[in-house]
Amino acid sequence: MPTNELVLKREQAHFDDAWLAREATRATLSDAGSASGGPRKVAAAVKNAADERLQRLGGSDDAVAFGRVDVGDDVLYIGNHAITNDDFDLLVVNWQAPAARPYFEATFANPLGATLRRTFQCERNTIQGFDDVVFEDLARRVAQLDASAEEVWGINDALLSDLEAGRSGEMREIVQTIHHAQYALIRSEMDQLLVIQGGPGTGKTAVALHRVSWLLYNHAPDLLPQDVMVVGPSDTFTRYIRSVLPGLGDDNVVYRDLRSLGPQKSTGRNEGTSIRRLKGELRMASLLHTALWQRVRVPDRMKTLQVGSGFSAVSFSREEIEAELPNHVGKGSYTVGRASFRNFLQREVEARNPRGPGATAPVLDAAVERVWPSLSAVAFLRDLFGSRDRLLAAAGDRFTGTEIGRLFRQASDKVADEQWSDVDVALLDEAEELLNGRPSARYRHIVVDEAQDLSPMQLRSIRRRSESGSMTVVGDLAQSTGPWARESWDDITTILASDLPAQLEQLELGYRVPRQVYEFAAQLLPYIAPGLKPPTVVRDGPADPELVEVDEFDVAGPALAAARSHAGSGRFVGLICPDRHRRRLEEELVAHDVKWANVGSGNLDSSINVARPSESKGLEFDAVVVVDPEAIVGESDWGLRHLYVALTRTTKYLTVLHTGVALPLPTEQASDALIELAEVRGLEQAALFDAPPPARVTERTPRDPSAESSRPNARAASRTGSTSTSSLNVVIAKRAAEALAADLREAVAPHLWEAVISELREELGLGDS
Ligand SMILES: Nc1ncnc2c1ncn2[C@@H]1O[C@H](COP(=O)(O)OP(=O)(O)OP(=O)(O)O)[C@@H](O)[C@H]1O
Repeated sequence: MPTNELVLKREQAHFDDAWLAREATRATLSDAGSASGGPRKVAAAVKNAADERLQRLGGSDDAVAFGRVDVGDDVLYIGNHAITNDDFDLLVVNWQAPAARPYFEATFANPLGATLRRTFQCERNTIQGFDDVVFEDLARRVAQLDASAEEVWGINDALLSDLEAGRSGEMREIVQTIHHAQYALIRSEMDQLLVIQGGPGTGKTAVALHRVSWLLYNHAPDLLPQDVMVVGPSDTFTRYIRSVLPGLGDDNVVYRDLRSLGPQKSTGRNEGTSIRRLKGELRMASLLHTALWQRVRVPDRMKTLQVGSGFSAVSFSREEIEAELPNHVGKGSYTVGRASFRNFLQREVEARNPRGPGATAPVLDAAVERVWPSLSAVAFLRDLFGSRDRLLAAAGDRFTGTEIGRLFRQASDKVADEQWSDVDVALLDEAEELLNGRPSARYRHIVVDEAQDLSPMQLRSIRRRSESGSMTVVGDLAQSTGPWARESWDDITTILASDLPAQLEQLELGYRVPRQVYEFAAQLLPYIAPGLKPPTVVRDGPADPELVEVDEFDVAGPALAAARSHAGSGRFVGLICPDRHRRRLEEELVAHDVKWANVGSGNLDSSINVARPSESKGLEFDAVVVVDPEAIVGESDWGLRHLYVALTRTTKYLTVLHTGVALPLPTEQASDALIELAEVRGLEQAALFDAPPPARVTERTPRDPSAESSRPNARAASRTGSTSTSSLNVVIAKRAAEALAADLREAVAPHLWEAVISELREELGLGDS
């Protein structure tokens, strides 16, 4: 048996050979452009090809390999990029190659012929150490019930030490330590809708991005980086993840965030939950469709449509135009129809006045415009939302008067001045398709991250950019918040569905959050996602959560002190603060001249990063300070889920500053109500704002019976839709009353409360009864 030292020496010799071979290739490729000679075009093409190949070599400081797997007599070194020598011997296999499979997939239960898996720790190309998994040895040890994390879960020391490493504002690649369960998802068929559910820190984002790299390698040259789009919830998030793929040698993948997925970006218009919910509903698609085609009409007072003037003018009677329009309506996009109608007019003018000069383009356009106005998506939507009449005419009986009232808004004087909210973007995108057809930029594969929060209209926006429906969609229902918070993936898969198969998979190991922290956070799980299994945490953290009680009127000071203390130890810190304390916290930061990054404005680069709970989704830090959990819970309908998100952002340390209760679990009564709410939310979310029509209640999909049994305080199994709805109304009423009461307490002196309530009744038209 060779000593460790000898093994290391041999391995280093292989690394050195591979390094020389790689650098020789680099030198050849670098010279390729100038050496190729011949016409300039040819030389340029050769140089481009060489540059592309160079990109896939990695840097000269990078270690040539990160692992090795022995299968029978074959010894394979695995690295980010393949390396061959002059004799075409394969010195290193790239991780995406099928040959590398046993390195990732060999487990104790199924070693796939592998006898050894070795993981290297390197400084540049110098091996510092290595960890071995000897599969036969494992079998023996497991038989002796001496199982380690490696045997039980396939978690090796390299992975654990990777998880311990400090974090920054950029996500990193995890190629060396991809877990076999993750690898199976990474390499699964491209032609499917793959939905991956997993708890916080189970590696969903990492898997989705590494899957892109794997697909690009294995489907080249049919699949190019520019054929792949990655959609994230916000600019901050896409910035956070966008270094992973270039790190794997895959540049030019397209990144978009939902606020810009349309012909016009969000300009930050603020809208309440009910309107955001409404604008995300599928009904909006038909409203826009009807409203747009209603713009094609013969104006009420128009008797004839005259094309041109003077002796060459040609007149069309109202009846004639009315009879003609249907020939052009609805047969393609609005713009195509308009062009077809314009052609008709042109032909008719020439036919009816053969000796005339024909209609010039401006003359024709002016005539068409009267009947079939040319529109942009922004102009159309501004006109629609700015007119109650237009809204009513398009809505038919699909929207209530209250809903029309919600959609209506005062239009800006100029189209360019109109302000657009995040949820308007998907409507503008829908309008754009109606106007001009599907976007020409379509993708062969789309990754959607944090998909659990998307509205149906946003999902349609994504779907229309997909060539075939091939997608990887990742998220966590327990972290689903916002107006489209949901309890199941059903509607998402339905809207994204195509002819391709759809598959729902789970990731079950929690890598990010250490055990002590997750055990604390997981107490929320029965209330926020009773049907979901908590992830199995793979490691212990360095410390228990630090729960610190602070004075409710002085939260900002201690919050800053806690963040500074973590930062002082060189940690990348997330300071997650509810709105209630945000202003004070910012004042405190300024007063102490502390450098900090505002996560909400897309920054994530300082050692102290301040985020609202909702903004912290998908991110991670070495240490997290969660400020006032009770306020977090109280500030939104999804407060418990926001708290769960906030508590699970840390890779190591958690400090919770509370004003009495560190983990505000609902009381038994309230938890019953929450469970009730959770059951109907997602299927009948509209009921939160309007009494739903009975038909929608009966449309509910059956609940997962296994989920029912695991609910705390689960009540008698069968509840009819109407019982749920009426209970839900009680819940809604109670929560609304609590929120109003809290506002009242804060804003108005107690002796005025009666008077305010009576004014409120008046305001709502409830009279004195
Ligand atoms: N196999 C692995 N090897 C090393 N690190 C890993 C592995 N899998 C996941 N990680 C790390 O765990 C952390 C969490 O991963 P990721 O952000 O992808 O999780 P997530 O499921 O998307 O989390 P969330 O739901 O909270 O957004 C990241 O730091 C990631 O690099």
